[in-house]
Amino acid sequence: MQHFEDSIYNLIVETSTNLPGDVRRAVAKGRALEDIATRSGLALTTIAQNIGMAELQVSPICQDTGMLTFIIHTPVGVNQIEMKKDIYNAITRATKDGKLRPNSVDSLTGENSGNNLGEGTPVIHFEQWEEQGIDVRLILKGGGCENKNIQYSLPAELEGLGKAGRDLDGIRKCILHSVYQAQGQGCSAGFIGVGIGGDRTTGYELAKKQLFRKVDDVNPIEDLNKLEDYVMENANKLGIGTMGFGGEVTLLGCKVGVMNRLPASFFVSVAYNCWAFRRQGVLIDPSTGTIQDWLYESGTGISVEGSKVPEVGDSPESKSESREVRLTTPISEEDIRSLRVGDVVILSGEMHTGRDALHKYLMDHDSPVDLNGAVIYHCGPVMLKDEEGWHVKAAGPTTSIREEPYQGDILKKFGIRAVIGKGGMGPKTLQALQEHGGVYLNAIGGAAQYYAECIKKVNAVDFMEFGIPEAMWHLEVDGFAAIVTMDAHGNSLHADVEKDSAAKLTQFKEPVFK
Ligand SMILES: O=C(O)C[C@H](O)C(=O)O
Ligand code: SF4
Repeated sequence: MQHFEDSIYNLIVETSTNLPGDVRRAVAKGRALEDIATRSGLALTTIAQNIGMAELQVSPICQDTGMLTFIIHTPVGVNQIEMKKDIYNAITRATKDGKLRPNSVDSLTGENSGNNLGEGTPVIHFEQWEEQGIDVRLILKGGGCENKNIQYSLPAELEGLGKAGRDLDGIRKCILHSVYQAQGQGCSAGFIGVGIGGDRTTGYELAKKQLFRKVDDVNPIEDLNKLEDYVMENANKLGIGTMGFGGEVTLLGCKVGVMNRLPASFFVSVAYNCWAFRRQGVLIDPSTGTIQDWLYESGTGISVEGSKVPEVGDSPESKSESREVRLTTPISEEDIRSLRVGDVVILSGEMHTGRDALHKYLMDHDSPVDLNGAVIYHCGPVMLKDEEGWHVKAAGPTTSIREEPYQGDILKKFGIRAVIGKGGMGPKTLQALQEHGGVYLNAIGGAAQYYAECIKKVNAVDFMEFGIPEAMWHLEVDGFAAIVTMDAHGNSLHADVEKDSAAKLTQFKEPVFK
């Protein structure tokens, strides 16, 4: 099939850079429900702007272009071995062109393959069918939301909800709990796929396959349709909000599938997808390999940007003390201690990326640069190099909670004053912020183009041996905005939202589906 590789390359680029129409409509609906001037509302506004920028620049919506998972139906007689080779070539090209981040990491050595290929990556499911065309569907599901997938084995006792039995009501409780446990860490507002039954493997596979359904389709199984409607009417009452900032919109879609199970097992598996719900598909002509049709509505022309971006001062939350504070690195302890949860900090100067590999390294080694008064950005960017040097193609935050075991110690050891990430951090870090004088700034997860725009220059890079996402990039920024969600006075918005949503969860304890 002469053009099959090009068709797959085009599918990858479209999936990574142009959020499909049904997802955009869901995000726009969410924005309409959210109080636009709140932190969650501002987050959704940034997300909306980011979606438009990614499409315009044909650059990744989010820097984490995830685990490429293909579901391919082929007529009898099509050469799947050749197709696989073309898919690998297309992925290598898309990675080289900065449409994908190199995301395939050896689980034993930590080495990044650099081209998204390696044992187990990409994931390709082939199925034969009676139709004439080749149906190729692709989802790019990032690591942060994958980390919020969860699998329940019924019967079970669930936090805040009590007993969950092997019935529709028990499944209802699992689903509500799955949204609660994700908080904002998987970049809410999210979409969930649910798989009932199967074994532990096929249950999760069924859950992920639900994400290939269209956002506005109707479940043909009446009980599951009722369940999906119930979840969409109630999950948002948890008040977790976008990014976990607290607010009206936490969930944008719920799709439930069911399969048979063993007598001894009753699994409910949930695949949690972030707002950057990137999946697309194409129908390909087996004689030429060319694209005959796209399977999901294109996002082009469907704006989610809506009304003008309100100033921070507009929001009811900001009517209290929160302010917009401009800071330039290195930052003094005094400036940091003057900040409070809710303040919006606009940063300029140099900041340094650092995530899992670097934090582990800095526990026992020195830093290659002076970090006194510095800002660490939990980010693994998409980078391209040309004769002028390195260029940032996408640079949104990663989930910070993974650094909880290290962050407090590293802050104190190196004199760091601010950590930027998303999803918040735990009590150990909060205590260190108070003792040492630091803040946690929550950037908007997935807003990779929005933040790339604020990065004016790549000054240098250390630890390239960790691979592009994990290296320590020294970046010159200007106008980098993020919200104080943990301050040096023991306040944590994340702890407050978690406590508040836990209390709200208990309202769903009584049976609904008898
Ligand atoms: O790996 C990343 O850059 C982000 C990740 O998808 C996350 O949400 O933490
Ligand atoms: S950073 Fe957020 S938007 Fe990007 S892949 Fe991770 S969870 Fe999704």
